[in-house]
Formats: sequence, C-alpha cells, structure tokens
Amino acid sequence: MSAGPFVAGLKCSGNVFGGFSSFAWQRGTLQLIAINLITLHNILELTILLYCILTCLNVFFPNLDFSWSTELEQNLKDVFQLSKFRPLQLKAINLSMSGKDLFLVMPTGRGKSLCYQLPAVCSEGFTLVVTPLVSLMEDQLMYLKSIDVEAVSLNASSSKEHAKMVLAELTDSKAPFKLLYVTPEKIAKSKLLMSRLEKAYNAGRLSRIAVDEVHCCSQWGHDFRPDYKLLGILKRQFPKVPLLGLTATATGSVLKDCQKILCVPEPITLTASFNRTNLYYEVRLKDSNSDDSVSDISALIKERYKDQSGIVYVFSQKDAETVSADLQKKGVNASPYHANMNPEDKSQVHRKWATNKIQVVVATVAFGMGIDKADVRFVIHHTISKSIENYYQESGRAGRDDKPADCIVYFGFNDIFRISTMVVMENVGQQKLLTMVDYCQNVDRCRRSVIAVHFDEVWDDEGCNEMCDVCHYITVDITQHAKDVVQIVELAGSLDEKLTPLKVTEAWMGKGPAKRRKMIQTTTLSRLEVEAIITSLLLQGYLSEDFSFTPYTTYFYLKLGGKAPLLKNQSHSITMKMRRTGLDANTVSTTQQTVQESFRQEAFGCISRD
Ligand SMILES: Nc1ncnc2c1ncn2[C@@H]1O[C@H](COP(=O)(O)OP(=O)(O)OP(=O)(O)O)[C@@H](O)[C@H]1O
Ligand SMILES: [Mg+2]
Ligand SMILES: [Zn+2]
Repeated sequence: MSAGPFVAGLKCSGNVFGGFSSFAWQRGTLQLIAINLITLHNILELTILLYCILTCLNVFFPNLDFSWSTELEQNLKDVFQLSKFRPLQLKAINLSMSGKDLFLVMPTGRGKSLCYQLPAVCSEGFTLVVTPLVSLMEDQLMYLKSIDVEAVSLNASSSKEHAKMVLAELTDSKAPFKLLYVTPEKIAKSKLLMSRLEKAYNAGRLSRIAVDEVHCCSQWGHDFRPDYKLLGILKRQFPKVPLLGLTATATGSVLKDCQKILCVPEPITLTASFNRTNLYYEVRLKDSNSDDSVSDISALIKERYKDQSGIVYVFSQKDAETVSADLQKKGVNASPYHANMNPEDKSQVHRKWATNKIQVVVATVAFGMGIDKADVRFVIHHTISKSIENYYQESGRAGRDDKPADCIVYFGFNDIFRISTMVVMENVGQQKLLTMVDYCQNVDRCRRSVIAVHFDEVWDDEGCNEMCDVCHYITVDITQHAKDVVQIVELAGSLDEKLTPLKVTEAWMGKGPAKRRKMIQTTTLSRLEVEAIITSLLLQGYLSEDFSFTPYTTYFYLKLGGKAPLLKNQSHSITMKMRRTGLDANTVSTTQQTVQESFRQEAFGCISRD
C-alpha cells in the first residue's frame, strides 16, 4: 500500500512577510540594479547598487534581516539555550514581531510557546498570555524562572496582595516582567484587570496577546471552554496589539470559528505538518468478551519498553485505578492519575513520572495539556479516544525528542458504545466518535492519511515509511457475512425486538435461543472477527444506531442502515481490510517489524492481497 508524508501546508491569508515582499518592489529593485550595472560611474552609484543588493537579499531571505533579527538569535541562544529554530518558529515570530495577527497550528511538542516567549523577551512592555489551565501556567512560570525570564500570573488562586501588586505593575514602565499569564476567566470576570490593561495599552506597554490552546474558543473543537468565547473583548479593546493564537489541533472550520470569536479580521494562518514522522501508529483489537488487553499491555511495557517512560490512557477514573493496580500486580511501576485525585497527589505523580521514578502513568484525559516530557517512548490507549483531535493530542505526548516512539490504541467493540452514550449530548459528539472508530477500523487507508484528511491537510502518497500498521493489511470479502448479520437484525425487527450490539454478536455466534438459531445463519468466526465485521457494517451504513432513552440510562441498539437493501442485489459485494488478531506482544519487538498474518484465512474464503 502506498502512503506518504503530510505536505507541510502554509496557508496565508495575507502578506506573509508583513509588507516586505511586494513583487512589484522586487522587480523595480532588479531593474534598478540592471540600470546601475550599465551606467556605473562612481562610488555613489556603487553604494546605491550595494544597497539594492541588500534590499533584494532582504526580500528573498526575509528571515535574515529584520531590525530585531540579531536580538532574536542572541536571546534564542543566551536566554533559551537553544541552538536553532524549529520549522515555522522563526516565520511565526517574525510575523508576530511585525505586527500581524496570526494563528499558529503546530503539532504538540514542537515549541509553540517559544513563538510568544522569545518575542516577549525582545519587545518593550509585556505580552499577555491566555492559557486554559492553572497547571499549564505554573509549568511555564517555573520554566521561565529557571531561565531568568520575569513572568507573573493572575488566576483564581492568586492572593489579594499578589493580584494588587501585579495590577499595579501593569502600568509601571519600570516593572521587569515580560509575560503576564492569565486564565480566560480573569479576562471575562475581572473589570479591574481589563481597565488596567486598557491603561497599559494606552501607555504602549501591551506588546502582544497570545491565546494558547486557541481551539478552546470553538464549541466545534475538542476542548471547548465557555470563557474562551468571551475573549473577543481583547481585540475589540486593543485593536492595535498583534494577537497570536496557538493550537496543535484545529480543523479549518474550528479556526474560522476562533477567528470570529476572537474578532481577528484577517489573521495569517501558519500550519505545520501534522505528520510526526518518528511516531509509529498501531491499533490492536481488544476482545470485549475476555479482555486481556492489560496482560498484553504489561507484556509490552516489560519487554518492548523496558525502563522506558510512557502513558496509558484509560476511559474513566475507575479504569485508571484498576488498570494501574493490575499493571502493578504484573510488576509494572505504574501510578494512576485522574481529575478526582487531590492536587498534591496529582502533582506528586506528575513529578515522579517526570523524573523517571514512575515508569508509567495510567491516566484519564485529565493528564493532557501541558505534559511536556521529552523521552516518552509509548502512549498506549487502553480505550479509544472520543475524537481524532483528542487522540492526536494525547498520542502526541510521545516522542517529543524526535526519537522513535509508539502510539498504540486498543480498540474494543464495546468501548464504542460506552463512549457513544457518554458523548450523546455533545455537539457532533457521535460524528467525532465515529471518525475515531473509523481511524481504528478503517484499514483501507494508512493511519496517517486518516489523521491528515481530518485536519484538512494535503496528503502526498509517499513516505508514511511503513510507520503505521495498516500498510500491510489484507482485503476480505464480507458480503455473505453482511447478509447474515442483516438477516439477524431484520428478523428481530419483524418480531418487534431490539438488539444491542452484544445480542447481535451472540446471536450470530449461535448463542441465542435455539428457535432463533434455526432461523438464521450462524458463524464460526472468532469473536474479534465478528465484532470487526459488525463495526465495519455500522461504519459503511449497512447498520445504524438506534438510541433509546430512559430516565436512568441510554441504550444503544442496532437497526438496519440505509445501505442494507443493497444486499438484496446479487451483484452487490462488500469488502473490508482486516488486521491480524491475537497479537502476542513477545513476537513484535520493533516498531518496524513486518506485520504477521495470523488470520484464520479459511474462515473468510476469498482473500486478496495488496
Ligand atoms: N527550537 C527548539 N529547539 C529545541 N527544542 C525546542 C525548540 N523550541 C522549543 N523546544 C522545546 O520543545 C518542548 C515543547 O515546547 P512547547 O511546550 O512550547 O510545545 P507546544 O508546541 O506548546 O506543545 P503543546 O501542544 O503540547 O502545548 C519544550 O521542552 C521546548 O523547550
Ligand atoms: Mg503549548
Ligand atoms: Zn501508513
């Protein structure tokens, strides 16, 4: 199967170089050089020529020569102790320094913070940074302190004295701080803060506004925060201050929404490629009947990831406790982390993990934003995420040091319905979940391709480099299986019965009442294969969801999908790609290893190979 890298997309809705690259100007400059070459008589003209050449260089290599360039380079090395910029960092910084409003979409861990921290150090006054979590804020303050950059913060837990001191310093031209971190609630609720910012703005001290995790503005994003919706006030009150919105995960429509909410008329959007070439993506099946995924995970951790740092993401707080306890019993140095733990315990787990005293954190999504450990070698999802954005963000905690790391999801049939009932009230929650299911189930397309398409990125058919499991799968014809399943659901309908996915699975495997067994075609396929086929039929539209609500719970039943009638047509056929099943962790020692085929091929009859 061919697959390829993401093509780094640079989407600009303005003049990228901030007025430095007018084409007409370039042409005029070149003409002037030519004229000068012919009529060069004296030193004065030579000087003009040199000036023109330098101007040309500035046009073609705009990153080299801004009035702030030397200071940037110097501070990058001296203050931030970094040797060079990563892709897009310098471009983003130059744009922001030249006063442009900018959205920067860059994968998690690639260094978005530097794009406002470094300009803050190189500018007069201070930069206002809006950040969604106090823990994120604290991490950044700690880091900035360690490199001697002055920064202050205001959040719900700031003491009165501290708040008073910070508010007074906002308008003090001698105040040393370069960055002010606030939560969006502060902007929304503190009139005093807004009036002080207004004064700082009028005094020319508010040099830049950075909105971190900008996707939180949009309810179409994966992490909507209501207070972010009110941040439009910043651009309305301080129209001359450049705004920089940063995110790792936003689709085009989410960004458009953010633009509207933040009242930024014409932002430039810089989008780095979503492709993290060092990450290996893999999906493993989880048998919902006899879930031994924890044994599989512990074997992986003890063998493939011996002494390496990682995260296991789980569905619920209870799962965090039980999976962590199970891993501990199997000899893995793991600790749970979830929102219901007290803050000291949480930061203790975080600290111990960051210093390699704990190998694995078994966490809910509460362990997410702001987790910045360079050498995470694996992120394993014990349960699928509720959307691709969530998955990309969570799995993106792996391999921040650019060395190889693995992102493995355990995909269980029952988990789909567990999450489905949880997100049923969310905006497009079902749709997002199904895209995640599609990521796991769809073995027609490279995993990277699914992620790229989801984030509107152009996909070039070269070079996933076999860094995902899909690139080796086999295609099977499931037409007869589909007919069998549809018949079961049809029969239930005619008897006025509703079947849960579990009941359909068991009926097809011959576990239902004898009377029904006689009326349907049962199968000898394994449970994993049965579940994979039913999921595929759901995704392909031969089956669909039928929710039933009671005051206490929400039930998920299966009914016939819109495409079910097509199966009456003799020539209609359905195929799906299938992954290996029953993977033994011991047999897979490197991420590059060719996928073994452990299919019971005879069960499927027609098998073709890509
Ligand atoms: N030019 C660079 N060279 C080397 N390391 C860098 C560079 N820029 C940033 N880093 C490092 O990369 C790590 C991640 O940076 P940062 O936290 O800014 O990422 P991010 O893009 O904001 O990620 P997230 O989406 O998770 O918030 C930090 O440890 C930072 O020091
Ligand atoms: Mg960040
Ligand atoms: Zn691939």
